[in-house]
Amino acid sequence: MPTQLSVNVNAIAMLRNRRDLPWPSVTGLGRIALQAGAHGLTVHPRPDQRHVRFSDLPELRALIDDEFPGAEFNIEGFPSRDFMELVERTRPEQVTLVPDDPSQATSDHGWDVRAERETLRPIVARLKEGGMRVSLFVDADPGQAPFAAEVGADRIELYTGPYGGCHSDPDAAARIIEALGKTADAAHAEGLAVNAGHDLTVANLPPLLARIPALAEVSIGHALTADALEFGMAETVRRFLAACRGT
Ligand SMILES: CC(=O)[C@@H](O)[C@H](O)COP(=O)(O)O
Ligand SMILES: NCC(=O)COP(=O)(O)O
Repeated sequence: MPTQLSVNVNAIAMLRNRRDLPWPSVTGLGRIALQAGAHGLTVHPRPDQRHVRFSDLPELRALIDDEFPGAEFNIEGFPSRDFMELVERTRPEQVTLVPDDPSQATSDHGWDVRAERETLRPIVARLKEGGMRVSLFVDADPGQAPFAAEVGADRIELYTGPYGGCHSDPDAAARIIEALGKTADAAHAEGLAVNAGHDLTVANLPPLLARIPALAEVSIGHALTADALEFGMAETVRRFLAACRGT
């Protein structure tokens, strides 16, 4: 199974929110991405709705249900009461739990699953009872894998921000790839599937996939949106899909 691409539309929503106008259209660009072969769409609705708005979620859910029934919706966020109610209304195929504080500029770390396991366990159970796959956002740390399995998660998502930040330091990038790879190996040994995301690009995907060929899904937004401004969304998705295949 090739690594699947989930297009994160946060940055498109951020651009839309600059004016009180309906363009660029989050659902319109999401449709183009899915038509071009993306496996799904990802959003991270933050409490301040700085980009994706809660009102975007039913429209994206309807887009997938009505026009792309085989595609997946992945909603990321901190499991606050409001977030849990939002995902239970939306019923995405996957929920990715992220330990973000509302004040954070972006996601910049994963869970300490061991320390948070008693908090996470009932949350994971509640989401799975609702028919949603659960992924936990974690740093490059093999020790997180047994605890992710213990709390009942289906997957982990490797936080690849530090890797993305090493775009001009190949030695550091190689070290981080190995740390991410060891974490993926530990997760696979626990029967977990492995996703990855944050600051992934067409250029840095192939080396990561060479180390982690069984990566189930990458969710990509920032760099993909930047490329879409240059190449258009359809061509950009095709470029990222080729990078996912190592071609
Ligand atoms: C969890 C993660 O790394 C990203 O998916 C997240 O969506 C980034 O959030 P912003 O788009 O708000 O920076
Ligand atoms: N989970 C990562 C994601 O959805 C998008 O992250 P980025 O590509 O915007 O950094």
